[in-house]
Amino acid sequence: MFNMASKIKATPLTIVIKLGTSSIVSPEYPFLPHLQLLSSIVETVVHLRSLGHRVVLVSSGAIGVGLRRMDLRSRGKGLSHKQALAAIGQGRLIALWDNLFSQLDQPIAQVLLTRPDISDRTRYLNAQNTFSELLQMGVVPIVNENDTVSVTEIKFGDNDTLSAIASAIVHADYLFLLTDVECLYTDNPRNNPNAKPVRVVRDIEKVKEQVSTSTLGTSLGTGGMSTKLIAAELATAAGTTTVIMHSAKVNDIFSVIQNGAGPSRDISETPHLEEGPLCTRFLRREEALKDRKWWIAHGLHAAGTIIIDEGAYRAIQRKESGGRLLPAGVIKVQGPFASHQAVKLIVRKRRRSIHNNHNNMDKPEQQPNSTISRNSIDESIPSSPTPASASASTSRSTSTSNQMISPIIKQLSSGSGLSNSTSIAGIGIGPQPDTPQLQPILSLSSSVASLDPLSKSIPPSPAIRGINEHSQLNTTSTLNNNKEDDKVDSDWEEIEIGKGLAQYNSVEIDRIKGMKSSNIETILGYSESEHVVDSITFL
Ligand SMILES: N[C@@H](CCC(=O)OP(=O)(O)O)C(=O)O
Repeated sequence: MFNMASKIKATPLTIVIKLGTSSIVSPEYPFLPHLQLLSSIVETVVHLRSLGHRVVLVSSGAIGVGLRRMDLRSRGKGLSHKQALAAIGQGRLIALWDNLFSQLDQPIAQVLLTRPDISDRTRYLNAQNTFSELLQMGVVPIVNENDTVSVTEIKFGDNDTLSAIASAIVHADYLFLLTDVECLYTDNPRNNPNAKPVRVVRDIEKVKEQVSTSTLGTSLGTGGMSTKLIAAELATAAGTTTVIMHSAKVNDIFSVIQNGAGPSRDISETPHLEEGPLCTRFLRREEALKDRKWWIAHGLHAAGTIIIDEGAYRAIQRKESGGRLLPAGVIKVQGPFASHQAVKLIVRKRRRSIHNNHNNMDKPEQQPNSTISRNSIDESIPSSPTPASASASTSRSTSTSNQMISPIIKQLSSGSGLSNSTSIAGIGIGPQPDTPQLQPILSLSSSVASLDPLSKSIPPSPAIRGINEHSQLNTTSTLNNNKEDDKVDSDWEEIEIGKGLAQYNSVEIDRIKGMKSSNIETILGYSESEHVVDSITFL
C-alpha cells in the first residue's frame, strides 16, 4: 500500500472520505463491525496525513452500533427509537474510531451536525472555523449527523449529502464516497452482465438519464447510488472532485489523487482519467460557486418566494445589476419571511416566449455560477437512449415549467426521494429507501426568533409583528390574497430561477412590489436598500 503512496508529489490536498453504514457494520444481526476494513481506512487516512494532506472522515454507523449494543435485530419504525439507538451507538462508534486511530497516534475529533447548523449563516461559519482549526492542528474530524436531535423535517437524511456539505465547508479538493460497489454502472451489474462502468462524469444531468441508480446499499443505510449523485452534484458545484469507490479498495485513493486534477492542476491537463483504478470520478466544476453563493444555493433553505416578471429576470442576469433585484420587477410575494432570509426567485413568463426562447432560458445571458454543467458527458456512456430514458425525456418535455430547475435541486426542495431515478434506469428493483426532506420548512417562529444571523439590527417594525401574527395562521400562505392574481392561466408559466437574500421582510416587499425604489422610504417609513433581493444565485 505504501509504495504507491510514496510516489505521490505531496501537494497538500483537503480530502473528505465518507463511509456508509454498510462499510462500518455487517448488514445482518449481530451487526459485527468490519474491523479489517476500518483498520485499512485508518491506515490510509494516517498515511494521507503523513503526506501533508488534510483529511475529514464522514462516518455513518451510529444506529448500527447502537443495535449491536442493545442486542436488537432491527432499527424499528419509530423516529425516537432510532434517535435513541443513534445516541447509544454514536459514543461507541467514536470510541471505536479513537481506539483504532490512537494505535497510530492520530488524534481525532467528533463533529455532529444538523441541518439548521448549515441553514444558519453564523452557525455555518462557526462550523467552518472549527473544521479549519482542527485541520490546522493535524486532527482528523469524524463527522456524523446529530441524529438524536434531527427530526424528520430537518434531517440531512443520508450521509452522502452530509459529506457533500462537509466538503463545501472545508473547501475539499476530493470527496471519496466509499461504498459496496466499485463505481456507477450504466445498468445494475448484478442483473445485467452488459452493464458498463462509468469512469468519468463531466455532466451529472446527462449521466442521470443514462445510468442505473438502483441502490446497492444494505438494509441499514439510507443512501444508495441516487444519493451519491446528489452528493456529487452538490460537491462538484462547490469545486470538489467526487469519487465513488469500493470501500475495500480504499488504497486506490492514492492513485486517484496522483492522476487527478488538484488545486494547481487544471482538469484539461489530466487527459488520462479513464485509466487507473476502477471508480467513478465526477469532475469538479471549473467555475465553482464561491463559498457564500454555494451556501445560499444549497446550504440555506428558502423561507419564502418572490415572483418576478420577465423584464426583471432579464435585468438581474445583467452584470450591471450586481445580482440584485429592484422592487419594480416583483409581481407577488409568498411568505412569511424576515429580512435577510433566503427566498426562492420565480419568473412568471408567457408560455409562448418560453418555447421561443427555450435556449435562452437554458443559458441565461449571464449566469457564471449556474449549478448545471453543460459540458458533454463521458464518452464511455452509450449515446442511444434506453426506452426508459426516452420516456424520461418525454415526460420532461411535457413539463416545461420545470425545465430550469435541476432535478437534483427539485429533489432537495421536495424531499420526494429518488424513485424517479430508478424508473429512468428502467430496472426492476424494489423502491429506493426514502430520502427524508432535505430542505426543511422551519417554523417562522424559529426564523424570526433569531431574525436570521445576517440581519443587521433593525428596529422591530409593525411589519415584523405583522408577519409573526401571520405565521400563526399559515406559514406558507400567499400574502396577496387576490385569487385572480394567484391564478396562472394556461398562457403563463412560473419557473424557479434561483435564490437570493431578501433585503426587507415579506410584508414590506409585498407593499413595495411594482414600485420604484425612490418610493420605498415613503411607503415603509425607512429605506434600508433600494433593492429587495441581494446576492442572487441562479440554479
Ligand atoms: N446518521 C446515521 C446514518 C445515516 C445513514 O444511514 O447513512 P448511510 O449509511 O451513509 O446511508 C447513523 O450514523 O446511523
